[in-house]
Amino acid sequence: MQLIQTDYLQGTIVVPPDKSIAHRSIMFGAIADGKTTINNFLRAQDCLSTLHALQTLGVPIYDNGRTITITGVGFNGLKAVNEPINVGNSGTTMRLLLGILAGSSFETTLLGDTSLNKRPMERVMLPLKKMGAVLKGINHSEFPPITVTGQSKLKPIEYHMPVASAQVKSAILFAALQTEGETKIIEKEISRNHTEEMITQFGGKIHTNGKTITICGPQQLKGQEVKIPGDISSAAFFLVAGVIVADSEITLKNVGLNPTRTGIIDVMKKMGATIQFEAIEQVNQSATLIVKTSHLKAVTIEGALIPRLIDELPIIALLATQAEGTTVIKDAQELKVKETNRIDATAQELQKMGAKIKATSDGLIIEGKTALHSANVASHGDHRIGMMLQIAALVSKGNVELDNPEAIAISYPDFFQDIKHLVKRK
Ligand SMILES: O=C(O)C1=C[C@@H](OP(=O)(O)O)[C@@H](O)[C@H](O)C1
Ligand SMILES: C=C(OP(=O)(O)O)C(=O)O
Repeated sequence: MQLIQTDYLQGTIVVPPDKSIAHRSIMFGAIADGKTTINNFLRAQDCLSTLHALQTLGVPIYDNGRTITITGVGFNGLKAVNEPINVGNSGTTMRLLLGILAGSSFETTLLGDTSLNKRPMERVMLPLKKMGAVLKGINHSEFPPITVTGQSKLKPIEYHMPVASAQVKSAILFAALQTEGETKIIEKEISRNHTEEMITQFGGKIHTNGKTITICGPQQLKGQEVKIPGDISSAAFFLVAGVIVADSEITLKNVGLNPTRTGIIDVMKKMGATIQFEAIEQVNQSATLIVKTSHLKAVTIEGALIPRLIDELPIIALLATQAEGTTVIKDAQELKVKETNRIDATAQELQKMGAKIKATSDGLIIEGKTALHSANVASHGDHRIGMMLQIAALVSKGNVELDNPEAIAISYPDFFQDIKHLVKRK
């Protein structure tokens, strides 16, 4: 597909709903008691995988498009299925579901597409096994398909997480809700806290003190009305486009601003980007953001900041190609086990367009500012790589052809429509 080009960008878009919160809304609605209504559900492939998986497990979920109604069945109301459940490309679905199913009274097999079937599951299998569940990789010890045999008497654990991962933390929390006694999780770095926030929202009790999270089980949660804010990880593509495309100004409505997710804003401000905040909503943790073309300088991105912008690193790498100086991204080895190896894919594809970017063992080194040029590039079947390359095409001279743009529907089905709405000719 030939990617869209522009003279400048101008206009307003409403950011699509948050993917992490959309997954969790379905899961919490399913395991709570009573009715849950989800407003502003994300109709992207990954979240539909979660919806279908829980329907398959016997949860009555009424799909009215952007509004979803769930009649919660509690952890005990999930039903055994004979066939393996295919959760497609979604790591979040697989890892969190393993935590939910750890306390079930039956056996379930979860599998994914070719990308997910190569992603490591040992990180969730290990703590869930410590809690008493039985988990086995069918073809390989740590890759899907994975069979989980639930254990109705799970044991509480104290667990020092070897990786900073909200998915691992959330899997343990779902299991801990079904366990008799106190579970303590010590995070390597603070990661997104949507699961903790939703346990409270659904009437549960959980305590966080820095990197330490304490939860006592068993707990029965209560169905709620959920309103999903926009996804800062989707907004990121437009935040960057607005500052790197000349003569541009973009307004992004309903950007979720949970502090465990706003690393990209901290980085962009440090680089010198002009970002204005309006219509700040405290309850929904969201705001309208206005970005304008800006002169940028290089930064170093490392340590505790990494989990706060993990999914934004490919688009931040593009941003760095347009900043003066050398940007260094470190401590980001987790990028190697996403939908594709995002360190290699980002370096490889941006090099094709003329960027001075080098992959390292735990990140990227980018020299700016560089003019980008025409190329044939590939998404590697990874939605975030595909979207980053479309934004790169907006600042490149000449045509850019993208292989496998379909991957973008994993998180942002209306992405190209939103781009078209903003592009302007002089
Ligand atoms: O919990 C979540 O919703 C997510 C956590 C992150 O993964 P890790 O937990 O593997 O860091 C992130 O990359 C993913 O897109 C969504
Ligand atoms: C890594 C991602 O998602 P998941 O782990 O759920 O596949 C992502 O959306 O960038």
